[in-house]
Amino acid sequence: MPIAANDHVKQWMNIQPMTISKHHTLRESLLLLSKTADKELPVVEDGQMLGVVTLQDCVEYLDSNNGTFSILRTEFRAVSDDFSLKENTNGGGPFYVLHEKTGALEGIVGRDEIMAYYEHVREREAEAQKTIEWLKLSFDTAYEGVAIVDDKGIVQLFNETYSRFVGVTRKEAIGRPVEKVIENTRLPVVLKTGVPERNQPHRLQGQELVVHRLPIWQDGKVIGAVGMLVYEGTSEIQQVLQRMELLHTAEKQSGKETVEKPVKQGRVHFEDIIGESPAIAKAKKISRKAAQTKATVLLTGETGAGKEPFARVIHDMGTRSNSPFIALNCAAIPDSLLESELFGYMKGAFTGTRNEGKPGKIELANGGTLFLDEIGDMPLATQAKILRVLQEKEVDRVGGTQPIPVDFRLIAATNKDLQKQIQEEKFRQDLFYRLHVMPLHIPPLRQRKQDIPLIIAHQLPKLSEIYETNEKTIDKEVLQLMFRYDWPGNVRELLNVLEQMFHLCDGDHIQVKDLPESFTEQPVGEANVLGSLSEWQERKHKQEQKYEQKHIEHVLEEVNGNKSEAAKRLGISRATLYNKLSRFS
Ligand SMILES: Nc1ncnc2c1ncn2[C@@H]1O[C@H](COP(=O)(O)OP(=O)(O)OP(=O)(O)O)[C@@H](O)[C@H]1O
Repeated sequence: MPIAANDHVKQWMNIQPMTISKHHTLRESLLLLSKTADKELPVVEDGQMLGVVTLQDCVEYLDSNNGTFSILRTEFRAVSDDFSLKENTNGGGPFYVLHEKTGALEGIVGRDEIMAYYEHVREREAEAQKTIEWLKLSFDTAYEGVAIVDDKGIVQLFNETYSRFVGVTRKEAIGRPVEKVIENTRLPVVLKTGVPERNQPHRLQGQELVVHRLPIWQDGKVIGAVGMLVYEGTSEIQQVLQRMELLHTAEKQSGKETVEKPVKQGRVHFEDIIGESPAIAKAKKISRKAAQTKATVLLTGETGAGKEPFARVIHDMGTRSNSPFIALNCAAIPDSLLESELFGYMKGAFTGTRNEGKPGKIELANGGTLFLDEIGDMPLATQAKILRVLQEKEVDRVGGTQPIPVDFRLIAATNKDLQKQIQEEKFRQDLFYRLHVMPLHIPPLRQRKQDIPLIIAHQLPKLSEIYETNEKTIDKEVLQLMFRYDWPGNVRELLNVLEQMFHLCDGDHIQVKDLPESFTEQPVGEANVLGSLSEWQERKHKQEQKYEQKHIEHVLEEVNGNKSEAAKRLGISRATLYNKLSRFS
């Protein structure tokens, strides 16, 4: 952080300024004036300042035989040594710093000093700006959600994580009462009590979170409060505890330090779905809502985009998570077997090995969730039967006479365009409407490439764990090529490519040579999307500076180099103009 600079003239004044005696001739005074950057010099006698002599007067009366005293001007700008240069908004000068009691001239702040001061201010501002950029980046990169309110509970700062989590943009959140942005918030209570609430459970978007609520005290008053989302789901805490336990057990067994191994949980949690792109954040938000209801969900998206983890999380994080999750891929089963798989069959319905009778997936999903993947591939006749099950809430086993009541939530998924299928009479419109209660589209990876590094960062350690190897790293160039690729197979393809490279690479570092050829053959059309924000900002700043320089040079040309006129036209002070010009040179 920059140290608050001292803006007082005392800090900047020249304590050994050039002065003129009243006995100097005009010619001598002119000679002295020509040696300074200022257009006037103080006339001093016995340390006391009598006035100033200006360059203009000297030139005008040079031919007269009068002495310097004859052109002495007694109006000048005297200030005390605690005068702040910040107040010198028009950049004017020089200032004569006189002793408060004796009136003796202590120093001068002339053009050079003012320029030096402005240069310092500019550096200080640039440094502050840099710090702000860093703070902004850290604020948004922080895994934890952070929301800061003022003493009235109005949101002042709101980071990306929180924004993604509650599905409210930063723009929408800032300036609004916090209770309108974060449901069940207790920040207004903390503002009143001034008592921090740490590690408190908080229900948000139907999910249990762990939050801190911290009052901000200043001069004995609560001037605001910070809300921090510490854990996204209590499962994370359980995982941490389990990891610690594992670590302790392993340490006890081996008697030495060990590397922790993440515990694989059976359930899918929201944090297992990797991605921070707005598209994934939106999909997670809808899923959180879906998890809290029994409504039918229709997942759409290209192959490999990640429909299955969303189906799982809706079940696992929902109210029926202790009941079964039964999945059936409609495309993977021959049409002739699909109905018996779905509806089950009665004893004697078939001959041979299937003679015993068996409940279908629908029956097995009773009380829980039935996930029908690739529903767009379901034959029309089966579609009609499924529709009937959904309407009647009962199922008829093949060969059965007695319908069996069922209560399940249906999650259907498809990578087909169902509207088109309806037009081509391959999908029933009435079934489509039954399914389309909570539509959830998972966008293709090419539309959310910022998730690629996150998925890789998550997957690489997992691969090392599975194959019991050292952790591997990946070259930035590989990522750059990955950003240029279109990923027709989406996350599935990404995971496959990563695994291939994981095995192919020499040593522990994945390089471009390990990528499949299709990546290195990609045309280099797209800009380097990987360039970090700060690099981009630096480039932008340089461009702006270049533009400003050109503009100023152009104006100066127009006014034949007259800087006062140019400053006027540019709407800036002369000092600022000098400052800018010194920066360009
Ligand atoms: N955001 C994600 N985070 C972590 N893993 C993901 C993510 N998205 C997808 N995956 C993983 O990628 C693989 C492919 O995803 P999935 O099987 O869900 O695709 P899909 O959309 O169901 O495709 P299809 O229509 O071909 O069945 C799976 O192993 C899945 O767990």
